Amino acid sequence: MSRPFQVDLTGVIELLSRHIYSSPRVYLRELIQNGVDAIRAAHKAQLDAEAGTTPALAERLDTPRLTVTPATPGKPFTFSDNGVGLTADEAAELLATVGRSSKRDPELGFKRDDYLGQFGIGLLSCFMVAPDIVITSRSRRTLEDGSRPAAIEWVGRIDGTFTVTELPADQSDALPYGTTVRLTANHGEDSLLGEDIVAELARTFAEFLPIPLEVRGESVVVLGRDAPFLTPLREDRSEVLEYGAELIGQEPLAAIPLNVPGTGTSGVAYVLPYAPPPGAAATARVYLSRMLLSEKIPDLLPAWASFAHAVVSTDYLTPTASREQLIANEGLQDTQEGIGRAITAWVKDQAENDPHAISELVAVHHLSLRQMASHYDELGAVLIPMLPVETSAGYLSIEEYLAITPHIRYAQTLDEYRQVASIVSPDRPVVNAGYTFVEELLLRMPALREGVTAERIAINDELRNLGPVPFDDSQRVGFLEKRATTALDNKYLQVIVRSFEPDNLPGLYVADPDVIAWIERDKARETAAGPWADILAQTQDVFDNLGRGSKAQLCLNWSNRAVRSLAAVDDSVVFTRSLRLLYAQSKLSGHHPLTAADRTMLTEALDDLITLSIGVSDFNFPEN
Ligand SMILES: Nc1ncnc2c1ncn2[C@@H]1O[C@H](COP(=O)(O)OP(=O)(O)OP(=O)(O)O)[C@@H](O)[C@H]1O
Repeated sequence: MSRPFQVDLTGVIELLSRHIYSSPRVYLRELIQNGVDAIRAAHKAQLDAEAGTTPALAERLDTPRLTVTPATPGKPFTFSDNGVGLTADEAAELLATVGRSSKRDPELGFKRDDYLGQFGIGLLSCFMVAPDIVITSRSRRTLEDGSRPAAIEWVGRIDGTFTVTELPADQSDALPYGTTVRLTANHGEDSLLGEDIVAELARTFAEFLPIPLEVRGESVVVLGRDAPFLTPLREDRSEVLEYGAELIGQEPLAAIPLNVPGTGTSGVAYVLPYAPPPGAAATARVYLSRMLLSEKIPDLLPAWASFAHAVVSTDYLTPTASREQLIANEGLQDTQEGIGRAITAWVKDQAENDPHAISELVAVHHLSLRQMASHYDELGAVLIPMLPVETSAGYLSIEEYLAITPHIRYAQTLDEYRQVASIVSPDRPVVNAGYTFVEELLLRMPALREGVTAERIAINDELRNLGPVPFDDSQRVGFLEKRATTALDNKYLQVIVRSFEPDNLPGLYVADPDVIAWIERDKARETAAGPWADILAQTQDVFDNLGRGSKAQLCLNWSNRAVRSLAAVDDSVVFTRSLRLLYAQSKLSGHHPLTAADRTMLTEALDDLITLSIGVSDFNFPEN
């Protein structure tokens, strides 16, 4: 014999409060939502009755209304709607069956679009704030035999029991149509039902509800105003911008209208007046049929749109059971794409028609715009040239760079850029493409502009392009190169001498990434033992062709006074110590980290030179 599942209500409440809902505060949202649905059900019942498919209603609903009265000492919290109401049978079946909802299509089991609820668990959230739920209800329906159902009282208790009572005719007739929920908190736990919190929660959830919600505290406040973010196309946009300022704390740069009819989603994307912190997610405040779902939904805006904060109301996107997130389905993806297109079209329009607005946008949000431009081909031609990049000639827009030369040269990593930025000639500046999306955007330029080329520089080529030393000095320079290479005694390093600007830069330490990688691998191979050495030897074979045997270069600047003086030094101790200082300085100015050996060498060299310069003569320096 098959038997029904038993439900342990306390366990279910525990599950709801700890794992589904983020806070017990959601109880009011669930009550508001049930009230709105009950009013929608009354309208639907009216239409059915008018169409003759059901008996006429006992009373039609003309002025929908929701009312909440916060708890006061000795008086319970109450929430009322003047919606469809419940009969005794409906109350017994719907209110006390976990997972039973009248808002799903009975045949297909899908949520029906005209209702907010669907899961049949929302009412249970009231047990997070009160041990009993008392509901009185009077149904607007007329029964098949033409009689009017009696009003009922339903009491549900946290121990998992409930009672339904039909009220006597005189009490029944005295009740208004619709439903009232009464909650009394346990002693000392009533703050969630009191005026302060109830008023705040009601405003949060129901500020823009299409049905007025009356909050009857010490004074009476009626919520349910027009949502400014749903009327952004009006001529006077001050209200839209004012609402944006309220939301983000400062006047937004702009308000972009959003409309994705397929999922009944519309609203506004506010452009932030400040750059978002790096890595910040693009979030949206989302209303479901104008009732707040969440202040921070992460997946509605495309990832590149972190420069905007959207506020939308949606009719057809599906919330999760907690009603605090959206389900990641096709509808959400379509909406995200639709929003992406709306923002892109707006940016393109600004770029083409409003130079002042676009330059303000680029100044604040160029990092996000880079990512955006890399996503949308149609933005490339207008937006990419406006974006600023770091170059060896300072920060320039790509357009400004192209005014210097149509041949874009870029360093692929920050490391490479730092090594060469100080020595490239100003009429052939190098762009730092070490930041995300920069290389991608630069490489798109040749297709967008005739005559433009883009190439990655190689550090060694840049060195080769440095000026040779004057012919007359070539002998002295050749000697200096050999003597300095020997004095530094480092098998991974070769000293060369060139003449370059600026002349106050004594030297450059230069190493291609491949060379650095080779040096690191070779050092590891030498010091490794056992099986690790074998593994390294094998990887060495794999990488054999990458930088093998190449050396880093210390390129001394013949135009620099200290370097020329060095060439004239006879004393080998002074020569070696001074050279080591130049080596360390060159490494530091190229932003290379000093190794432990470099640091020891630097300290010793400084020490010795200071000792020498203050004239300690009876000290024997080691000859190296
Ligand atoms: N104020 C009300 N008026 C009329 N019927 C109601 C009211 N509140 C609840 N009900 C009935 O009780 C059922 C269960 O309500 P409950 O809030 O638990 O779930 P739901 O609203 O259907 O779905 P969800 O869990 O998504 O909120 C509803 O489907 C509805 O039929």
